[in-house]
Amino acid sequence: MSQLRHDAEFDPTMVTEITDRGYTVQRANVSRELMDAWRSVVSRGFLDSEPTDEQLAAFFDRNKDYRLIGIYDPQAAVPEMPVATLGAWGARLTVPGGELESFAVSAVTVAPTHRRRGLLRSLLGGELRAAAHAGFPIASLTVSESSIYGRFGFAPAALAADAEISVRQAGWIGPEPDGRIDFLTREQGRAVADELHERVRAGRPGEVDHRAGAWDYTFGTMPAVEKAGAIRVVQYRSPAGQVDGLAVYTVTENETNFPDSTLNLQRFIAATDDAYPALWRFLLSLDLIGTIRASELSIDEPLWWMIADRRAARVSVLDHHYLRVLDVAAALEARRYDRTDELVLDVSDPLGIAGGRFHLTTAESGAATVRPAESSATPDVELGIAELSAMLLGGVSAVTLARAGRLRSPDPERVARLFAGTVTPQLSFWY
Ligand SMILES: CC(=O)SCCNC(=O)CCNC(=O)[C@H](O)C(C)(C)COP(=O)(O)OP(=O)(O)OC[C@H]1O[C@@H](n2cnc3c(N)ncnc32)[C@H](O)[C@@H]1OP(=O)(O)O
Repeated sequence: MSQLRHDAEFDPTMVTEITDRGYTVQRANVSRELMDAWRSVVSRGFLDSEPTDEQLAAFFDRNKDYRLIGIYDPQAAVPEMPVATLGAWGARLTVPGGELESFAVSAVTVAPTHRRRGLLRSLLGGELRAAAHAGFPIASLTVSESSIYGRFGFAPAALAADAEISVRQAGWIGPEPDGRIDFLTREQGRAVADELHERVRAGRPGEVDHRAGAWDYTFGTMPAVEKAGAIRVVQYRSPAGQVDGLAVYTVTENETNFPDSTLNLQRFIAATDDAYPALWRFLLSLDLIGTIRASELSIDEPLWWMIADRRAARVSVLDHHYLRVLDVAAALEARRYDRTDELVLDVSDPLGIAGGRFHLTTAESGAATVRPAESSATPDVELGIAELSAMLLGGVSAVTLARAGRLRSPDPERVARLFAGTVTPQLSFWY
């Protein structure tokens, strides 16, 4: 994985906009003191309590190489605490039949004392231009609020399902594979998780690779994780002895009615069609568990076809993985298509980064080539960069976007057929 190095240049327009207001902007990962202050401000921005010394040390160890930016107000009572933060790194994003290097963004906060003065607009606008300049074809993030990022050209490309499953009502009618389930220590789980996740990620549009240090939060394998001892890990091993799946969960006891306790599924990674039902069947058979709560599932889970009573699962759908194309040709050429066609796309971009008129040609092999379209060419589809980003993984149909008034085309069915995918996009975690 290549990363946008933390010493990459800032966007000059961003620096001017920020300094004209009397603030400064700089990387926080230049000293332990600045990193600690940056991390504390991010905690406050996300309504968490002050990090402990142990948590600050763990953060420092794991994030020195990422791009952590702070905007500083010299007039503030504690000037070393940033008034705005943003963190970014290079992530590998799966698209249908391929992958792209994404400028992954997280930890975006503006202090309540400085909100709605345009700091986010300057910082994110500048970082997206810097990322495009550095060669990233796309940016991605998961959101605290749906209403923030559309204006920057982001749109949800992979949705997520939250489910509450009534265990005794569900009834298992799915496969019952051979192979075995065993408990692991958290350290053992941590050791196999990344390889399993990468096997899954390769075939699932919308997934990104996991930042190495982030697994320690999942498994509680560093001292700073609260209630790490509550985390349980099981693996599925095939009859041939290969580890093909992992489930990570905690349990909330029902103290007045033990058999009605709740299992909170933290991560579910099944790399084969045997591991998947084997692990779900195990979870649905646990004594004393009345309810399973799970989130970041696919909106198209095979599980719904493996339980006798569909209404045992109450499912709600959320926008989850937001994408923002920064280079139209590179993004469209990275994925594969199931049909041959030629389209002229007219793409508008509110930030002026990636718009233009493009000629997309797809070949029998599934590969695409994109070149600038003649200015006289009539567009087959006119859309914004957000709508193109939403369609890239095949998660939303051009017909739906046309009916919503979000794109214009004389033949949206044709556009929809070209962009359709066979695997429902999913991102199985937050970042
Ligand atoms: C990837 C992630 O990290 S997601 C996490 C986002 N962060 C949070 O939720 C933490 C709490 N919130 C905050 O820190 C801040 O309110 C932020 C970062 C969301 C916004 O920062 P601000 O500096 O206030 O935004 P800024 O003034 O630049 O506003 C830019 C535009 O976004 C709009 N906007 C800002 N915040 C919101 C919001 N929460 N909901 C809807 N619109 C918003 C503004 O109205 C403005 O619109 P306009 O340009 O059309 O007039």
